Amino acid sequence: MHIVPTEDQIRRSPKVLLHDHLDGGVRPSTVAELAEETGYDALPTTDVDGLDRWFAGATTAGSLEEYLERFVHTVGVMQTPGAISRVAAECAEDLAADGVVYAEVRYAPELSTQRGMGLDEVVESILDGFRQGAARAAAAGRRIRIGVLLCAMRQEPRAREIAELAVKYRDSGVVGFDIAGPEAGFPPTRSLDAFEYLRRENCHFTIHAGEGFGLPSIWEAIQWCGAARLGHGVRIVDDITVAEDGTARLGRLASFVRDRRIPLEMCPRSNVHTGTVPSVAEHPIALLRRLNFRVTVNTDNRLMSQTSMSREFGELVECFDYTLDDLQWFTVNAMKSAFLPFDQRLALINEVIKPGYAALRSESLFGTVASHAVALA
Ligand SMILES: O=c1[nH]cnc2c1ncn2[C@@H]1O[C@H](CO)[C@@H](O)[C@H]1O
Ligand SMILES: [Zn+2]
Repeated sequence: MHIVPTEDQIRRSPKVLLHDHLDGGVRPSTVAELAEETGYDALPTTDVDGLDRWFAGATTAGSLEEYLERFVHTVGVMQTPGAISRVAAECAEDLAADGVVYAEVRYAPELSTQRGMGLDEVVESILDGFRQGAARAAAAGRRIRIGVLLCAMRQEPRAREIAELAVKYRDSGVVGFDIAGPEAGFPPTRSLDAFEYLRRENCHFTIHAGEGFGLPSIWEAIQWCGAARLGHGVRIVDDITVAEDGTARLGRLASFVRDRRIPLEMCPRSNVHTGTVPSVAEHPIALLRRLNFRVTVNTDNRLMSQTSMSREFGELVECFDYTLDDLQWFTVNAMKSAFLPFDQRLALINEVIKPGYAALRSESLFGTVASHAVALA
């Protein structure tokens, strides 16, 4: 049924988020308060609105490298267990308030060792914060299931160590592994030993690829490293040619990605801010969705990209006339692609996502009937 969702329906729809950075979604007020509490004195300003504007400067960065410069101060205040737990708890609460029912949030623990915290302590603080945040959200009537993806920074030599950390905590809330940071000059195979180790350990991982660099990065991520999903993967369109009549021809790599149902963790607004695509209206997500790639919609960095799942969905609806059915399709795609046991993914799809969308659809249906009745009266 062709139902164009309202803003309010988008906010209330059950959403699934696979790609969101913990240090990319800190509340500006929390950055200010944690700086004060932890004695971090390098902030550009202590005024909350000023800080928000400073982080939002990332929206005009134009390159991945410049965009990443804005993380220095969120990371700067995430250097104590208490600070990390607070950021994680608020993350869970904010996502739940936006209608996210399942999230995998990522962070690079090596970034929080500036003041001597150990990697284990960083991971335990995140897990502790997520437990607190999810409990507070549930008490407010908003249930969220939230897990952690551990990132290694691709320009650093610690991928194997972080991969071992992911395996160590996999039964305690860590759902997988990723590499993040600048992509050009730091190909996935640079961390090949970490990925080979993870495969031997039957551990899930995704790889940021096809954002700041093109097809060779995607090819290495999948065919050398064995990534189960692609972070962004947006430049897979370089392997697709579209004729004037709209027919598309897929190259071998694009075919492989589509036919193997490799999930694309797409983050439309972030891609505009890093200069990967010119605008959301021109984002390849529309083509990839039409060609039935396994597309998912994500936020990447809610603070730096001034976004939320509702905002991403809202802009896609505006640009591409997506309906509730389309939003459900993206959401089910994401849930199918989660690093969670299969039976639990299925249960979330059948018991939370589909009933949630059915309720929104029936709401629109009765709304339509009611407004007709009013028109007839
Ligand atoms: O879109 C992205 N591409 C690559 N790296 C990113 C992106 N967004 C954030 N980070 C990097 O991941 C680290 C851990 O969360 C962040 O500190 C940032 O440097
Ligand atoms: Zn990312």
